[in-house]
Amino acid sequence: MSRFHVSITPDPDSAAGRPRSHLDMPSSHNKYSVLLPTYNERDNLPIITWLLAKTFREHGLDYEIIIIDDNSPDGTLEVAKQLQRVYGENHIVLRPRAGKLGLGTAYVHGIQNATGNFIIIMDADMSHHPKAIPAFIRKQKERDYDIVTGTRYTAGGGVYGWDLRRKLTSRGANFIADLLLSPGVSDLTGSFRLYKKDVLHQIINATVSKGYVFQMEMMVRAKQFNYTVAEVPITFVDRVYGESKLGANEIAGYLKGLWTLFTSV
Ligand SMILES: Nc1nc2c(ncn2[C@@H]2O[C@H](COP(=O)(O)OP(=O)(O)O[C@H]3O[C@H](CO)[C@@H](O)[C@H](O)[C@@H]3O)[C@@H](O)[C@H]2O)c(=O)[nH]1
Ligand SMILES: [Mg+2]
Repeated sequence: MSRFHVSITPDPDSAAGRPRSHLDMPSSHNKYSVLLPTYNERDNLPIITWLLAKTFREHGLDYEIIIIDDNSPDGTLEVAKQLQRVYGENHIVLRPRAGKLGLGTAYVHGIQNATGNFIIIMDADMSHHPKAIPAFIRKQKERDYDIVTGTRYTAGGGVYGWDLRRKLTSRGANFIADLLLSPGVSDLTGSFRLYKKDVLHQIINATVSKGYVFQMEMMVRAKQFNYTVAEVPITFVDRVYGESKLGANEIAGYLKGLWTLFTSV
C-alpha cells in the first residue's frame, strides 16, 4: 500500500481552545526553522517576524527564522539585520545572496544551515499568516506526517484580494498539474508548508526547478518517494505592501517545468 496519504483538517482554528504550552507535548524537543525568502519586503518583514516570534513564544516552541534575501534594492537586508539585533542571532539567521536567483533556489540555499528538525516554508508578505502554524504542527503530530501542506482549494481555505486573472492563473496551474501528474494534493502551487527536515533534503535533492514551479515539483517528488502528506486549509490574503514577483517569465517557467516532469516522471 502506498504511504502517500492525504488527510484534510476541516478547520485549522478548531484547536484554538486547547492547552497552549508546547502544543500539547510538554517534553517535545522539536525545533522549527522558518525559511523566509525575501525580495523587496522591507515593509512586511518586521510584521511577519513579530507575528512569528509571538506565535512560537506563546506555544513554547523552539524556532529560528532564516531570511534569504536576494540583494533587494529596497534595503530589506538592512531591516533584517536590525531585526536580528532585536530578536537575537539564535532566532534570526541571515542567508543573503548576491542577486535575484529565484524562489526555488532560495529554499535550497536557506535550508543548508537550518538547525531545526522541522522546516516551515512560507511567504514573507503576510499572505501566509503565522497564526496557522499551530494547526500545521498539530496536524503533523497526528500521524507523524512527513509533510503538512496548506491548501487554499478545499473547504475552509480560500483566496482574498486577487483579481480574476490571477485567480484563473492559479486555478489553471493547479488543474493542469493535477491532470498531467496527479500528485493527490489539492493546492500544488501554494508554498505554506511544514516538512521534516530530512524529507525536505531528499525531495530538494531530486528537484530541478528554480522558480515558482518548485512548489509543484516538490509535491510530485513527495509522491514519487511515497512520503505522507496531510493538508490544512489556509486563507491566502493578497499582500498590502509591495508587489508580487510572479511575472510572465514565471508562468512560462511553470509550463516548461510541468512538461519536463510529465515527460520524465
Ligand atoms: N529570495 C527571493 N525571494 C523571492 C523571489 N521571488 C519571490 N520571492 C519571495 O517569495 C515570496 C512570495 O513571492 P510573491 O511575489 O509575493 O508571490 P505571490 O505572487 O504572492 O505568490 C503566490 O503564488 C505563488 C505561485 O502560486 C506561490 O508559490 C506563493 O506561495 C503564493 O501563493 C515573497 O516573500 C517574496 O519576497 C526571489 O527570486 N528570491
Ligand atoms: Mg505574495
